[in-house]
Amino acid sequence: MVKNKQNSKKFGMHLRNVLRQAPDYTKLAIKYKDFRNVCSLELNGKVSVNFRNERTLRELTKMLLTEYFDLNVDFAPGSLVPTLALRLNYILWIEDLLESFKLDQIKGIDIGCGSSCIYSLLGAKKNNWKMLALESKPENIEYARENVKRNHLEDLVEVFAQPDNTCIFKSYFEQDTKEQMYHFCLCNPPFFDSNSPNPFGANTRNPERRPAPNNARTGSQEELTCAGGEVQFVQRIVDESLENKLCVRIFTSMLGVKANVPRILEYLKEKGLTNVSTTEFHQGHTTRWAVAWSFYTETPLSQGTSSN
Ligand SMILES: C[S@@+](CC[C@H](N)C(=O)[O-])C[C@H]1O[C@@H](n2cnc3c(N)ncnc32)[C@H](O)[C@@H]1O
Repeated sequence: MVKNKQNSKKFGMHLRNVLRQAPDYTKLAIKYKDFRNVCSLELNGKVSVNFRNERTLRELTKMLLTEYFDLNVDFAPGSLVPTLALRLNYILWIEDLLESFKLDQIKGIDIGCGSSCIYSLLGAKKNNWKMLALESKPENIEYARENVKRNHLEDLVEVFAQPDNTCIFKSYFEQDTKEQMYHFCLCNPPFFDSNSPNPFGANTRNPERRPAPNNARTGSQEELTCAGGEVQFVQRIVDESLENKLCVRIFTSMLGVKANVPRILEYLKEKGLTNVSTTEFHQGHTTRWAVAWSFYTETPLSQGTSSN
């Protein structure tokens, strides 16, 4: 479907996304020196932001996290720089999925939190959620822990060092001293297939490739690739969800390619899962997809779930 005036709501960001209205970059450049240093000034006195430049993206995300959430975040050199609008759309969808449960203290798992630990920090700071952040890359673990500490969120966010990156929850749940009941899990999986001869997919004519972002690509090979790409990663989450059915009330994962949504839905069907839902996240020209499933059948996930 092509975006037009009639259907623009369908393509908009989540209604509660603070970035639904484009920020006033000129005002923000006046307020934040580090951001100002990566912007250029147009002849009309307005500031322009080069989204194709990695350093600009870093300063932009840092500045937006401070301005909107009072979060002071740093990223490991060369690591993935998260775009805030997408992360917020995902968090807001989780809020919608959980709304009907009327929970007091929400507990979530962030699979592959990255060096920024962005989902866990946002969940903790914005919603007071207790977050378990799982990460396998040592440098990311170090940065994620430092980000939690710098923002005084140690009571709400635990960063767990994943000892085996072929596992998802297993290593954590195997320790019987640990918390065993969570309300949701979320994941932005490594997308590219490390078994492919050209993991980052030079063939831009391939209809199944991940839609090219307008922004500069950031992130190390280790963060962005895994054996089998995102489909196999999410299938592993499904497999481990079968072993931990009641430990997490709602399992979710994001997907970078639309064609992978029916693959995951088919896999869930094969495993006998019927309480399943999907959504789309729209942010500017970039769309991402997400799938949710639950072994608790009393509340159908499709109720009250929408990205807009
Ligand atoms: C695409 S990045 C997402 C980072 C962050 N969540 C974000 O959205 O900006 C995927 C992350 O998952 C981590 N990872 C890969 N396999 C993992 C596993 N089995 N358990 C925990 N983390 C893993 C990678 O090191 C990387 O930091």
